[in-house]
Amino acid sequence: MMSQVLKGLGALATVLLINYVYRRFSSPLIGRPQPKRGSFWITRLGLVPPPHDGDDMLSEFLIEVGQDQHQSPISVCHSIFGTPLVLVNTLKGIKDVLIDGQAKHKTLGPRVQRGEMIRRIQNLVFGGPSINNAVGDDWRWRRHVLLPPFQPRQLVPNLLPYVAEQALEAMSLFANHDSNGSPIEVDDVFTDLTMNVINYYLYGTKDLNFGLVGGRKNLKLGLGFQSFETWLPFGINETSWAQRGYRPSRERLKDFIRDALAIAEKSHQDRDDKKTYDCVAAAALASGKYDHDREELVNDMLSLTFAGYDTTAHTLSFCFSELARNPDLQDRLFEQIRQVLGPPPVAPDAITPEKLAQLPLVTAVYRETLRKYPAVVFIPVHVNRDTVVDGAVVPGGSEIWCNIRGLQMNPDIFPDPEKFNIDRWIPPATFVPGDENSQDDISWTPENQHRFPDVSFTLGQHSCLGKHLAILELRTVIASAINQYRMTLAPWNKIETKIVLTTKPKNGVWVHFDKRE
Ligand code: HEM
Repeated sequence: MMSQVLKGLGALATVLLINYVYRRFSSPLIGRPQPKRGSFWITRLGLVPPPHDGDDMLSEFLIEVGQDQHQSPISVCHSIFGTPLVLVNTLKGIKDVLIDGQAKHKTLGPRVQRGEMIRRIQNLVFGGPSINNAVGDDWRWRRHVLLPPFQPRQLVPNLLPYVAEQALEAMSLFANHDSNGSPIEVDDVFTDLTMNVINYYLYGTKDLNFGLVGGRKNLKLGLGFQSFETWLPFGINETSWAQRGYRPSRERLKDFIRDALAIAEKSHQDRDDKKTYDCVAAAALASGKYDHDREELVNDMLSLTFAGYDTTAHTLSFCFSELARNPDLQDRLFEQIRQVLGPPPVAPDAITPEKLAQLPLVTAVYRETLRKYPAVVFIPVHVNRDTVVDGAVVPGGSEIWCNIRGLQMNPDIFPDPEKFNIDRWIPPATFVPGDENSQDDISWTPENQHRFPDVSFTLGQHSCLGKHLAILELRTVIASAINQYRMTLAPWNKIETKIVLTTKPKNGVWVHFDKRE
């Protein structure tokens, strides 16, 4: 018996070895540079290392690869199954993948699609297809239905008053801490704020049954899906045993969403004007696209909830961590903001899109934050058929990681990348808006840096659906805070990143607020 098992294992190992040697050495990627080091998870399995309390290994790895000129435009790891994992480290390469590669092709379908592993994991987590894990036509109709409410024309009038109201609430929390002299952990404040905003906009009301999930704070999935069991192959991760960590909480979340959808539907029916929509759920229901199966809408709402809060909250926190260490920058921003918004108290309805548009320094601040702390550090993509990436042929069947973190910390593009320098994003006085030539051959200089695309929100067909919502929140909160307060970072607070799906501040961000005159 024992010898048969050993024989079987030996045969399996031989098959794996032949497969590995064949895939590795017949690949057009042969001879391409390999990352010098990196965790076993990345270089041997092509997987994201599970989060742990030590260093941010994933960021360090991506930055090192991005900063190494020899690994430009791509570098390659091979998993033990011989599948190439290709890191794309140049803007040209990333555009080839995300813009050209994801473009619709009449007969053959797009050259690349969402990364295979992330797709499976997300499918598992959300308990079915959704905007975040579907591909092809199944993704396209969802995008078509869900995008319009997130475009500025619908988004801003529906949501800016509520965002401004939420910003004002955060300011009063800061005022309490100002008076008792203690620092406040802003990542928690911003997580509540962004969670309130996305829920309000999804369902169009503040009166949701948060009791169904045991309180607003529990509107998170928990990270059971990052557990070891979720990563097990051969469908083991689909078993009830593997999902036991997060299935119960997902079901409670879905109960909450079913209830919230019913509330949104009823309030839309009660409206006089049924042709316009004040929330995402109303627009989605009216499209009729979910009539065949309401559970598909539940999955999409769950996806939007998760995509819509922590990315923006952590970006705000990193932004405040930089501002709090840079009083001169605060004063520079303050001058512009005070001129536009006037002295506090600023009523929520006095914050208008026109005023926010007059704050280019605020734009530069959030762009520099997203450069230095991109919420999503790489974009995983699966290659359907051979694709040319900045001159290199990447064979079908490979996985690609577009290395956003490495690109944005590349000193050839962003000199002195560790420095938080908002001037990178400020157009020179001679700049004429709309004068955007093709940027493909551009080499980046301080004069044209502001034209570098917003890769942190990713490019192409799958670009971030909530980009305008995130920017609305970022602008409103940064402007409101700087208009009222001076900030300093608690001296013991070390700012470090940790990746738990998105980049978060590992030790939180503890800020002292001091009211301006
Ligand atoms: C600073 C804030 C944010 C950043 C940096 C960000 C970044 C990104 C990135 C990089 C992706 C692509 C992920 C991938 O392809 O693997 C993405 C996709 C997406 N984001 Fe965001 N995001 C932010 C905020 C939001 C918000 C507020 C929402 C609101 C609902 C949202 C909804 C989505 C959705 C639905 C997708 C999938 C789009 C598709 O595949 O069609 N995001 N985002």
